[in-house]
Amino acid sequence: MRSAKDFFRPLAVGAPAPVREVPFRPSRMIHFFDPGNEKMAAKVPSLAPQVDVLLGNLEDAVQADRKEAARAGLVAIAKATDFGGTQLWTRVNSLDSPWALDDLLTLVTEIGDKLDVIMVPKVEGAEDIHYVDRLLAQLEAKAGITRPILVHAILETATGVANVEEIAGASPRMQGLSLGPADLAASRRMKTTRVGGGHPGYLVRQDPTAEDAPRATYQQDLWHYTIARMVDACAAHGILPYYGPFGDIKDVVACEDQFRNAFLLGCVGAWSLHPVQIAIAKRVFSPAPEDVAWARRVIAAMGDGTGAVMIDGKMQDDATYKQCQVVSDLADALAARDPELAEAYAAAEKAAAAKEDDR
Ligand SMILES: CC(=O)SCCNC(=O)CCNC(=O)[C@H](O)C(C)(C)COP(=O)(O)OP(=O)(O)OC[C@H]1O[C@@H](n2cnc3c(N)ncnc32)[C@H](O)[C@@H]1OP(=O)(O)O
Ligand SMILES: CC(=O)C(=O)O
Ligand SMILES: [Mg+2]
Repeated sequence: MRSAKDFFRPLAVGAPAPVREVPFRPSRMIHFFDPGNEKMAAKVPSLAPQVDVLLGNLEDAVQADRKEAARAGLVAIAKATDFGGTQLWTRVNSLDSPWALDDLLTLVTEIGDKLDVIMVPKVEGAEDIHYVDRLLAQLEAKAGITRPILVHAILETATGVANVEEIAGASPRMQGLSLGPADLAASRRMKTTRVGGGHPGYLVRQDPTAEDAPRATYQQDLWHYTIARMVDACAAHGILPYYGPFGDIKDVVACEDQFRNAFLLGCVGAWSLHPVQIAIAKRVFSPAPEDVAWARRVIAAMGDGTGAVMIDGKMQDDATYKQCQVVSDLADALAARDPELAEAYAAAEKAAAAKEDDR
């Protein structure tokens, strides 16, 4: 383990200085595409302005005999496309696969200046991040990259979950974590074959009643524990948590529910696997205009943020002030990227102010 004094030292001569703080950039949806799939690749220029993050996927969902085509496709797309303010990420193959080393060597050398984040799958512990960290530093130095490429780990093995805190804090490059519910279910020997979402068998049942009436059941969230652990690990290390994929593309309602649960628990975004999921993520991971207006009302009423006041019958104090700042700061960051949202937030604030004047 590196000493705290060395934590921010570059790991190779000539590599850029590590970031001291992970920049918060809107990433409500990480949109996955297969760069070797011509139809999907053709959609990249028109998708770029619609999403916060475009991710060229090289790992699972890309057939073994298409791995090299996907890698070459990503290089070509990155070189040819102006992504504007949209981030470009990639998911490389797992570190024990025959492709991971060439993925990293090729991508950093060829398009390292365009890549914001490299997602590493099946991370089991800090040692996986340390390996990638050193290799990236060497490659950045060789390629003359001037800003460090950040690293995102997928939490998708039981060992990875057990080690989540050390993974989150393994390097200043760590940008965030995503839940990988499919591989994680397999690793844990869970008995769901779905990619994320609930399961009708995972429920609690109302107690029996004296009248022997039918007993209501309530489906529970299979992923609550892991998401909550991930959120805590991320918050403790100043990095960002994400819900991962929702595989039932046609069930847009349950997808929205799963995304919203993650948003409420602290996640900043989720993956979109299909264009239909982009709007869902945008809607869910942008705070609602009325919530933003409320947060700003509380902040204004709280002055320097100390003491206690009543607003609409609800107690506000230093802690609710901080809660409201979370919502308001997120709204500011998203509005700076999304003019429609900026307008909706301004309109809701105006309406709230007019209502208050009427009181
Ligand atoms: C557990 C995990 O690891 S999850 C992460 C890995 N998985 C992925 O990345 C999956 C990414 N998504 C996909 O491969 C596809 O969306 C699938 C296989 C799920 C569905 O694909 P299709 O059956 O082609 O869906 P559908 O017919 O509705 O597609 C409509 C159009 O959208 C395109 N499209 C579908 N998904 C995407 C995407 N992710 N990005 C861009 N375009 C897409 C299709 O090519 C099709 O284009 P066309 O109208 O020109 O023919
Ligand atoms: C996200 C992912 O890779 C998984 O669920 O396995
Ligand atoms: Mg996986």
